Amino acid sequence: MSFEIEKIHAREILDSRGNPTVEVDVYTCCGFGRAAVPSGASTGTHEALELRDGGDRYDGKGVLKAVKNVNEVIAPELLGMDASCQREIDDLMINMDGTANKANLGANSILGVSIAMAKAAAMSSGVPLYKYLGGVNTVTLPIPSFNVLNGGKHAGNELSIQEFMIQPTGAKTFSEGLRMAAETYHALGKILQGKYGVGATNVGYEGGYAPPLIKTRDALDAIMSAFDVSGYGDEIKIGLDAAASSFYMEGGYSVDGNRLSPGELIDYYVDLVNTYPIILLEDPFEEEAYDDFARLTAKLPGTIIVGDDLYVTNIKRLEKGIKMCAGNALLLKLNQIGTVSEAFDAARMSFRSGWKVMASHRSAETEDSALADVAVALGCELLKTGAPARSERTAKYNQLLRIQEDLGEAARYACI
Ligand SMILES: C=C(OP(=O)(O)O)C(=O)O
Ligand SMILES: [Mg+2]
Repeated sequence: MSFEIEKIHAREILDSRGNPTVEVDVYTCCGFGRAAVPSGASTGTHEALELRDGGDRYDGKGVLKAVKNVNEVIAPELLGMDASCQREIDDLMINMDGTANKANLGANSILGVSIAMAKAAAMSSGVPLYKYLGGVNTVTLPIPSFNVLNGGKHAGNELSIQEFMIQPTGAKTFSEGLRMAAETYHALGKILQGKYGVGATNVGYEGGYAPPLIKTRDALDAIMSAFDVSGYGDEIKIGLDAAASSFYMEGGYSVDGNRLSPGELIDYYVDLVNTYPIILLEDPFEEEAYDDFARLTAKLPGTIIVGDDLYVTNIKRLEKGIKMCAGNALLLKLNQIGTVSEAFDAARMSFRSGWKVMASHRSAETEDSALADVAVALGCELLKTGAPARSERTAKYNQLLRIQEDLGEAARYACI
């Protein structure tokens, strides 16, 4: 069956940081798909290019050029094609752009079309997006990784570590895990207010609290106290996204007011993992430090070591990392690479190598919930999309609730 593309239309909308981003509508003979593109703050140098207008409008952050590229360059080429030919459509856009990092058309233009195309084809087929992308045996929901406390570039405090996440690994279902995490998030809010005063529950970009802390251990101790209050100390674990490129300079890392060499930073992480129930470390080193990733992975074989800025969802960088054992998990961000097909390639390369995949939002998000479907379609073990609060984050968690309901008895909860 063929679902002819009848119309493609892009517009500028606002993301959760109040900056413009691209939204794309795709119409077929018998379906419709709408996708909105997220945006990062602690972006990796090797990510595909997000096309911004420059100039005064929205402080130079407009995306009218990217919108125009969809409406005037991409759309005319794609009209009449079959929306379910995802790979062919993605390859055509990659070739039209002609650069390695999508600098001509912009990864934001291309990705908007790519995701909207998948949604339009799913609706045209009468199949939910997760099943359309994943097939009939798609039954596993990821363990959510909730960012409950924010630092680094995502918060106005002095914590070096960007994301303090909690994972309800001991829950039996996704919905149970969501409830446990939300209860713990509220307990954490009360603890922070009691200890650090009213402003301590202001939030960062991803909805996690951004208390006026400096030391990593103070943040971890507050989370441990929240476990005591919520009573889920056995069921919930901790993950950190250090986003270490943001506190790296001239060969050293600034953490907790100290300057550490890469070797000292390894010892620091080992000590944290031995003290707290930490099961995951993302971007523990800067974005070129393949060797240090490999050293830490060898030292902490039981810990999930995730590459985000290091791999930027790019199979060339990932291939090198897999050969070097530089980590054991990929962070999957669709806008780092710019098409659904290429993101699936990266996830599959990870799985084939015995690595895990954590699907991920960006720090500026929209109400688009496709990420939840993508995570289920691929069978990702983990999904991070911020705190269990704020609509641009709960859009994804709530979509997972709907998917769980849709699967009924067949639904499984990932295990790591
Ligand atoms: C989600 C992240 O942040 P950003 O979108 O700002 O890169 C991250 O670093 O994992
Ligand atoms: Mg990260």
